[in-house]
Amino acid sequence: MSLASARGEAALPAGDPSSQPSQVVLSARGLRREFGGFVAVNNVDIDVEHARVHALIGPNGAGKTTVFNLLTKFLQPTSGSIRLLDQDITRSDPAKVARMGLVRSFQISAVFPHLSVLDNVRVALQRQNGLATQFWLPLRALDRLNERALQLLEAVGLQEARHRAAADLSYGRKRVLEIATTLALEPKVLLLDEPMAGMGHEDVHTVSAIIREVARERAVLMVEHNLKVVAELCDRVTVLQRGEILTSGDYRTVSGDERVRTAYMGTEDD
Ligand SMILES: Nc1ncnc2c1ncn2[C@@H]1O[C@H](COP(=O)(O)OP(=O)(O)OP(=O)(O)O)[C@@H](O)[C@H]1O
Repeated sequence: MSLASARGEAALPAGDPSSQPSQVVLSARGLRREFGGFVAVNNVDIDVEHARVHALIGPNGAGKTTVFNLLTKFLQPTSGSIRLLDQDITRSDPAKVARMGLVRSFQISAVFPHLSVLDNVRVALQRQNGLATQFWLPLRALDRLNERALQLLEAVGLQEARHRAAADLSYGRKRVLEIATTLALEPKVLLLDEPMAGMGHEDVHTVSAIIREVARERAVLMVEHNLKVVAELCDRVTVLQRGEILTSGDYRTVSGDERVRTAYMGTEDD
């Protein structure tokens, strides 16, 4: 698909976020990461805003995963700084930033296949509530977890499948379940690594709608190769090339940039 045609007949994102004041919740300045002598990410500035969906795109090897790893503190930057919710997290560890509300959903589905859909969400909620190590719980505490688990399943359209083993779900619905378990952690900033990878059209549509919905109450930053999804879903797009930011802006602006078209030549069918 070409960058220019990706938006197609797409409607504006729900709730037209351009009408809301912007609030930066995660930002990086001058981010750089070297591996040996190789500079994988250089001079990256990024601002991720509350209630917006922000896409990080770029050709293979552009540095998207490295930026994700830096923001989530799985990698330490060689230089530069990162702020989350007005706190400097440049030297924090992943567990600390996760507790602060920066939650990452991995590219590979991370659900427990033999547990039911409902139990997968309950386990995530138990962790979030610090109940995981208690071998017994008052019934009322369990009821509260059940209630919240059902709310989350309803939010992602999986309530009917709640008693099925996660292993029996389609690939797309497993990814949806994974998003539900991620939401159980009450993220303020949600980082999604190629949430649509390997999905059919119908699942892409479902997951797009879920992401749009969850972004009403939090910031979402996603790596995404599907440009049609980026065009329809994302309020802001940052384009990386060879570790550096080529440009950043709304889809229309970015897709009209000749340098972006050149960067994508030969990879537009990704
Ligand atoms: N641990 C590492 N050691 C050495 N080089 C690395 C390491 N991690 C990433 N790189 C290099 O850094 C560059 C950026 O890689 P990265 O995985 O961040 O790109 P990407 O944009 O996510 O690519 P893709 O779209 O293919 O996943 C690549 O040249 C890669 O080979």
